[in-house]
Amino acid sequence: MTRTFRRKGRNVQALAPVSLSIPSGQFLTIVGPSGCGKSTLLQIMGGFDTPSTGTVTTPAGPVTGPSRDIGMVFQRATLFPWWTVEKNVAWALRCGGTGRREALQRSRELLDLVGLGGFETAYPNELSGGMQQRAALARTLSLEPSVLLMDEPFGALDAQTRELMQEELIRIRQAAGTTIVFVTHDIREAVFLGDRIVALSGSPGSIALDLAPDLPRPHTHEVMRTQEFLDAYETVWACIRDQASAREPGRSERAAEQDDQGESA
Ligand SMILES: Nc1ncnc2c1ncn2[C@@H]1O[C@H](COP(=O)(O)OP(=O)(O)OP(=O)(O)O)[C@@H](O)[C@H]1O
Repeated sequence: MTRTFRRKGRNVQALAPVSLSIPSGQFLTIVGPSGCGKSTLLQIMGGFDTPSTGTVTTPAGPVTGPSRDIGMVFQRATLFPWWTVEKNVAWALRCGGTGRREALQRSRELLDLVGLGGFETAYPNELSGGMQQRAALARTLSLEPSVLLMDEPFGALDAQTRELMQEELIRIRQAAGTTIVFVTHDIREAVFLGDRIVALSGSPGSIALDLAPDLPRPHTHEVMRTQEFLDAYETVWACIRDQASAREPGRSERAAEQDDQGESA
């Protein structure tokens, strides 16, 4: 697929041809510099935007708009402030046609799953950012999507909460078997979470690296100390660093100057 936007009378190509096949149950992370098209790609996968050319297809058929089979979690939790956490989650279920009593029951089970047992009747403003994000995740999971799209969902969290959420997400994913596509700026996060890591190069975005490292299990933060993790991190980092230096303004002129100096030395 490709995506070109019209901006101030000009065409701006956000995505060059990008082709991805994601096996069911895979945890795919997408990493890349700011503006390389990560969110655009995710929005198209979720049916919130339309590709200029190409299609997105799931086993259920082509994606033509948002559907409850594809869940989306954004950087900041979007909960209704006037409802308790359990009502926020139950609301999604009620919209899907579940009865009131069953929706509340299921809502409580899901809040338990994301570690919010005991906070069911709290209001969003009584929860920390991490807890609100967990509640938003529970709400999305309540629809039992087979695909979960996450756009920097932990970007606004402090480092410690972020690590806890990462481990929690892995646990939830193992329990539910959901296919996850997770966008992040953070290479460590991408390598830690992903069965597979795709690095996008920028302007227009295209796939610069597609890596499936074989990291030791169980999947806890201990893995970050292993040589396999460090090797995968270095591979992704080198790819992104190369792109950044290739895009640096004036680099080619400076590189040429340095080459000239090198030749004359
Ligand atoms: N609705 C739009 N109209 C015009 N241009 C857009 C629109 N949405 C995105 N773009 C452009 O497409 C390119 C990719 O944007 P996108 O938000 O997908 O990047 P990103 O990799 O998610 O960036 P970041 O990491 O900063 O969130 C950018 O040049 C952006 O300005």
